[in-house]
Amino acid sequence: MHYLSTRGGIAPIGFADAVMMGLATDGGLLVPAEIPQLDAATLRAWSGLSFQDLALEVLTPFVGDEIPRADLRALIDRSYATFTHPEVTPVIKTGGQRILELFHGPTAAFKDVALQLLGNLFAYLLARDGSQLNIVGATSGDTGSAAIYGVRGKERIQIFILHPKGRVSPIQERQMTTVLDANVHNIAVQGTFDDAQRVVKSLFNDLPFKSAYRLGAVNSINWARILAQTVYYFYAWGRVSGGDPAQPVSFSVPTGNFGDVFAGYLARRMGLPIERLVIATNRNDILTRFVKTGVYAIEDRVHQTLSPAMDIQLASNFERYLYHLHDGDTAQVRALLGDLQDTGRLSVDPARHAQVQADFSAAAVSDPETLDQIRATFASSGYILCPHTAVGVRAAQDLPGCVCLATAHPAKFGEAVREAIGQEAPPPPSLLGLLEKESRCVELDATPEAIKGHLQSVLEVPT
Ligand SMILES: N[C@@H](CCOP(=O)(O)O)C(=O)O
Repeated sequence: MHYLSTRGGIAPIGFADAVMMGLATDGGLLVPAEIPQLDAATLRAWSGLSFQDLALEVLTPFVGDEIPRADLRALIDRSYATFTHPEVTPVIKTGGQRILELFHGPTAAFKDVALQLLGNLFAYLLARDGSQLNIVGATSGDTGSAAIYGVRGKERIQIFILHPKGRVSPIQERQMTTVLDANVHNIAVQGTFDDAQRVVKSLFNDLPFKSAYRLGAVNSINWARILAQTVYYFYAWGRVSGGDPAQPVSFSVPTGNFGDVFAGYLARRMGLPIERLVIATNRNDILTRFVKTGVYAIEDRVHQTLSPAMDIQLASNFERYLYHLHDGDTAQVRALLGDLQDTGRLSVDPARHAQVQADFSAAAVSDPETLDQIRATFASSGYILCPHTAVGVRAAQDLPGCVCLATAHPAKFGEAVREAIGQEAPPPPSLLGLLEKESRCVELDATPEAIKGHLQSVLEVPT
């Protein structure tokens, strides 16, 4: 399998190089040259597999022969041994809803599914090549700690995570800053997640700096993140449909950076029978507006909501979708991104807008509706939703049988849950005692200069 850039400016590369490159060197996102196609017999056979067996099958065509099958299997086994549920990502039925629980990993959020694997993959590839990696990532709350837990203490890796100061939940903040391993560096920046993500991308786009400091990506700009997240769509479909390819399933996906829902789109493009794929946003509704109007228009600011991990305007994986929507026409992708850069908006033609509406449904859910959904689900079933999951459940209220992705454990968002139901969710052991632990974090401006200066002061001067 080869990988190309959405902007058409790189020669094809293999899987290992794609994982290490993160953002393509022309500023685009890496995409596979072709999407593997599955037939009904394969879907049927995969539907009964364990999560780990399924991950091996889903990943194999994308990895190609770059990692021996036995090694890939060992990486997968090591990555999911850290999950506390034997099924890794179980689907449960509660109050008439189906919930795909993605929060049984070390940091109690769906990001663990991909970042446990990516951490091990980085370590494997670096050991094989005898090289080093300095990860720089941005987080609106969940990616940061999952990435840190994916690589903490690992040789050959340093990790720098930028989070917007005061805009993540107290537990999310402590999950990151209480990890005191020497290779972990937390940075609180003044500004929003979009500001932090902009700085990270600007560091990656400074190619001499990226190469001299061997920068790597853990955000969903890294193709391996998308790929690993695709697995649970297959898993959930198998559990819900009983493996009958004539039984499509709908999914509702709380999303900010468009990575998780893009993974679902990829699964459908591979042949997974997905009926509706619902983009569930909070008040930061640029993606919902795009699905409804065909216009992707940036608002004047990012709103702070009860679902902070989705407080994002510029969804980085949107570019991957634009690429597929325009059948891989990289000139068109570049032209649209130019419009966005120059005017703060881009629009697709009516035929493509019709395709968008065939690919996705979308709904924006307000904070009062989020609280109301947490309350209603608790009242009817005793099940506690995290605010992000509540956004997804609310967005799917007219889709009976829809699988709603539970993106995080409700105990990560104590205040919102208490406001809704008057009590907090019992925390899993991994979240206990965080507020009392020693923590470490530096505060910096959200500028490329400030972050570069910090990296240079921590890392050895490259020779
Ligand atoms: N919601 C994310 C934002 C970063 O998204 P990613 O999927 O690109 O890592 C978070 O919780 O940090």
